[in-house]
Amino acid sequence: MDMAESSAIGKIELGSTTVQELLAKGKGKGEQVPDKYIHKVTDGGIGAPSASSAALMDIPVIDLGLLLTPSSITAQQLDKLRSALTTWGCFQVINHGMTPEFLDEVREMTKQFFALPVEEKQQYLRQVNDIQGYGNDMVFSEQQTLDWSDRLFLSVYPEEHRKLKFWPQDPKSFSETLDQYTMKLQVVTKTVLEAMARSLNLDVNCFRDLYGEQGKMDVRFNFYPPCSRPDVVLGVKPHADGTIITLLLQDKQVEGLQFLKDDQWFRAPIVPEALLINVGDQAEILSNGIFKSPVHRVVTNPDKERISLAAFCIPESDKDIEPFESLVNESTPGLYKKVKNYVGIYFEYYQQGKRPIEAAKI
Ligand SMILES: O=C(O)CCC(=O)C(=O)O
Ligand SMILES: [Fe+2]
Repeated sequence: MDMAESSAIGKIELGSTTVQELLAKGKGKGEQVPDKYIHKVTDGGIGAPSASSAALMDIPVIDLGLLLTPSSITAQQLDKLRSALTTWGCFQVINHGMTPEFLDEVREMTKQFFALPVEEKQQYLRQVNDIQGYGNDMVFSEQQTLDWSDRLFLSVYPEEHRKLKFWPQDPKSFSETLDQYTMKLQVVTKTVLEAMARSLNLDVNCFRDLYGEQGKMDVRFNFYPPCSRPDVVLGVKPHADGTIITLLLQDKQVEGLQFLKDDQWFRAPIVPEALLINVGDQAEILSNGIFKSPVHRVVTNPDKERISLAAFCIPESDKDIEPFESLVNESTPGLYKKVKNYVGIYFEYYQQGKRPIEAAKI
């Protein structure tokens, strides 16, 4: 998430090393995972990885081509979409305008970047209290349990948010491919936001208008090295996204992402040619709780590394985010207060280990 507001709320980040650096120094191998990565039982039920193998989710794969033009949209597809977003809060899309080869190219450049020597990646290192760049989880307290993952976080849209010094020179095609990829994602985002509105019988532009023409897109490349203690270490701790929606490109071979539903964890299936799209807290608020912003986490793998690429869509910061009027009436009261610049609120709650959306509940 965009945590650029961190300094504004007076938090000072404590420095820490990347997982890759830790492993390069020979620490974190075997049983020697440092204590600060270990989830204790006291973290509560959902914080501690469970050894039991989670069941596979049954989420629909939606053909985006059919949602592009009003003439091809059927009630059946909209039902399928609404049903996915009210139960799981996510779905997969195919026929999104990108070939499987192109998606492989994006995955490949992600792997290549993280495979660069540690010293070479240092030039892209994120500065303390800045969100953009290469690094790990932001650390604000000695008590924080750390994620077993390294990231490269880049703002891609609007273009004036780009900090090109953090865009890798190696592999050479990185910037151009990222630019192409995110341009395609802008189209996918618009189509999905429109379909979400249609599925609730709302004005087709209502989600899009609140995202705004200058709505932000930030991307986070995630790298999960193998971990010798998958029983107690998580790649990403449980969270829901503070976005309106998030578009995720998953690793093609290695699973890891899990979603919480009815207090149980379920594995997200890999569909190589698909993007996984999930609702974020801001769409849950706008839909007055009809769409679920799902809690999810990433587990670690003892033998294999994993990559993923998340694109976070964040409404313009001056938009009032509150339940759509037409979804609020006497029998269904509004469940959320009006929020603005939700990302700032998100950050503060997240760091306290609370679900940020609680702050918006009436
Ligand atoms: O790696 C994944 O599959 C998901 C990562 C994630 O949830 C995030 O970056 O917010
Ligand atoms: Fe997430």
